[in-house]
Amino acid sequence: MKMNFAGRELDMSRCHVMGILNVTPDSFSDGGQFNRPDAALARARQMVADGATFIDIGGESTRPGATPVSVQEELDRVCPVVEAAARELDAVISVDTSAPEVMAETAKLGAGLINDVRALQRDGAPEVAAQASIPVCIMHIQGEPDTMQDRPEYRNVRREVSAFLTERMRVAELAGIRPENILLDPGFGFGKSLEHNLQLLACLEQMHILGHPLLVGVSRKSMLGHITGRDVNERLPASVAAATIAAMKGASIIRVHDVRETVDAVRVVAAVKEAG
Ligand SMILES: Nc1nc2ncc(COP(=O)(O)OP(=O)(O)O)nc2c(=O)[nH]1
Repeated sequence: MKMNFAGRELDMSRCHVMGILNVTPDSFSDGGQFNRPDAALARARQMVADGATFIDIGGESTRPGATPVSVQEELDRVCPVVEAAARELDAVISVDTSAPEVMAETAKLGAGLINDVRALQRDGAPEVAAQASIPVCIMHIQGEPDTMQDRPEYRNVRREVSAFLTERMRVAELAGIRPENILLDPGFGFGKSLEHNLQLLACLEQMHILGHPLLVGVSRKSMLGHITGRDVNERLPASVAAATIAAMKGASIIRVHDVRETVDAVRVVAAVKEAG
């Protein structure tokens, strides 16, 4: 299955690595490291050199308890980096935002993917994303980042996540977003307990029934800390293990902080699948 990201056509039957570039002061694992444009661009260059096909630029931390960011602040953070990265890098520039104004502006600056952890739920977001005419990743979230981890509950997490994504796809298509421009993401850690996250990863291959490429983001997340007891910056082995599982279960994009290691794991999975 091919997808066109602002002129760059990619085979989504392959697994691609998305490098995380948080231009924020407070992201849960790398906040403050890349929130100057020169440092951000250097990091993006390195991730592309390490094999990333996508660079996901975000100006707002979505971890529980993060300080909300004004639209203007988000624009000030991401636009210079998106513009420079889109101009210089041989990669698809994705923008991690829920703000329609940021979607519109960054699409004009060359972004090739809108990555919205709030599944286009902000007023105007579906229409603006349709107007941008670039693919959109619609992610499941239960509640809002500030309170989503207080007491997440599901009767059947896979069924309820699938139903939410199906409803958000309906809204997206009604707004004019073409079905071939939609990617889906179960939203690991966004209103889920450890058990919920594990069930979603265990049954990830069943989500292909929704008919769209899957994006998976588990890198360095607390689910891995709960399993291993490792601190946030000691979770590389666990992150690579989880990325490998997602790749084996058919994820099309894996969103990670540690690109080089994940690219190697994805290459091994691809080689084994090829031989099978
Ligand atoms: N599609 C998608 N986007 C995401 N954006 C942010 C985070 C949270 O991780 P990170 O960006 O490292 O942290 P923060 O939100 O604190 O910046 N996770 C996802 C995810 O799982 N899927």
